[in-house]
Amino acid sequence: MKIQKIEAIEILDSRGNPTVEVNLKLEDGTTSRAMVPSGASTGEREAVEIRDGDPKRYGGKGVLKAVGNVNSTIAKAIENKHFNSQKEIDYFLMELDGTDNKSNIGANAILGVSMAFARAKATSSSIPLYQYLGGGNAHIMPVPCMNVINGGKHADNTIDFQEFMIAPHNASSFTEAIRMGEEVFHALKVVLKSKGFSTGVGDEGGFAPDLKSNEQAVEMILEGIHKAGYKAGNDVSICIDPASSEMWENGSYKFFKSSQKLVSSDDMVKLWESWVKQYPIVLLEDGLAENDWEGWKNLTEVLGSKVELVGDDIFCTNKRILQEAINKEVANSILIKLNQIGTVTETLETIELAYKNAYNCFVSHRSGETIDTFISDLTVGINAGHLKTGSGCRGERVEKFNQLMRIENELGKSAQFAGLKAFKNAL
Ligand SMILES: C=C(OP(=O)(O)O)C(=O)O
Ligand SMILES: [Mg+2]
Repeated sequence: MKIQKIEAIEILDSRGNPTVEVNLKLEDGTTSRAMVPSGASTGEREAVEIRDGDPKRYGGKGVLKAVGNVNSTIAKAIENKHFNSQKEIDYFLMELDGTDNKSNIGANAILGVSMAFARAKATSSSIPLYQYLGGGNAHIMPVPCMNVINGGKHADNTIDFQEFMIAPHNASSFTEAIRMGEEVFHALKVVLKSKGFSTGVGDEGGFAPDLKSNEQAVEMILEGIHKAGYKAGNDVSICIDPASSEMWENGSYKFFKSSQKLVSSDDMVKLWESWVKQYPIVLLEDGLAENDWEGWKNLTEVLGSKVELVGDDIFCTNKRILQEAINKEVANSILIKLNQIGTVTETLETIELAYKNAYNCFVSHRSGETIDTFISDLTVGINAGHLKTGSGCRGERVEKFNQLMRIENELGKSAQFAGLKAFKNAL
């Protein structure tokens, strides 16, 4: 099957910033579309997202260069060419770029083509995308980790830590888990309002109140869980992503939005140890910064057998970095973001390496999103058991949940909700 036509345009993401959309047509007439997301708290070793840098357009954030690279370099190389598999086209694109970090053509250009090809091939073969990505055994429906309070770089408020998520795991299905999560989200709104806090939302759709402390965010959520009629820990647990690389300053962690206090890596580990003792936390992502590998080793020794420790900025969905972490016994789970590495194939290779070494995979959106639901299919495809894709009040996040409900309906009796066992060491 040849690729007949490929075309990119500049569209908008959920923050109103430009991003790349790719439209692809196969020889048999199958068409597909992919939209590329974009992060704000990015890891230093992520594949390169090319932005124009022209201050007259979107403050330099335009993506016309990346769009142009799809429409010229990539189109010239792949139109009227036959690719047998995802691996074949992705390796071809990587070679065409010729760099380690996709800085030549741009990860935002390459990923759009890679995702659009996957979607077209699935449609053309009359199989769902989750099956194309993961094979016939794809059937585990994930626990939706819903980001209900936003802080850090994702909100203009006083909270240092970036994400406070609820994990409604005591459900019989994904659809039920979403209902529980939404009920808690709505109860939390009432709790915040009753205490005089703002109920405006941040980049990922969670509330963004000016709370007095990071701890208060957890306390508010616990109240919300209770108010919705659920038992914290039994029915709904908590996941945290402080995105602590953003707090890293000269070897310490700075509480940059609240107290301005500086804390050592050892003290951060102590803080997480006390939070895990005090609160029903099942997952901690980026508890320490990407350049604090010594601290990460310490964190893994202290908490690695108690909760899921997910590496985001530190691993960048990169199998070479993940291998380093496996060798050093750092973390026990990896965050999966397609645009951190830039192709579908490399993402799947990283996932394979994680599973081979008993690491969990936690699939993730970016803070700048579109309505593309590729990650919903990826999550089921690889039986990841859990994903994070914001809260249930912004269209671009809700669409991922809706796609998962469609998949659950389509799988029928073979669908199995992951529940608490999705989280490493939770049982
Ligand atoms: C989703 C995240 O944020 P961003 O997309 O801004 O990196 C994250 O840090 O996990
Ligand atoms: Mg993160």
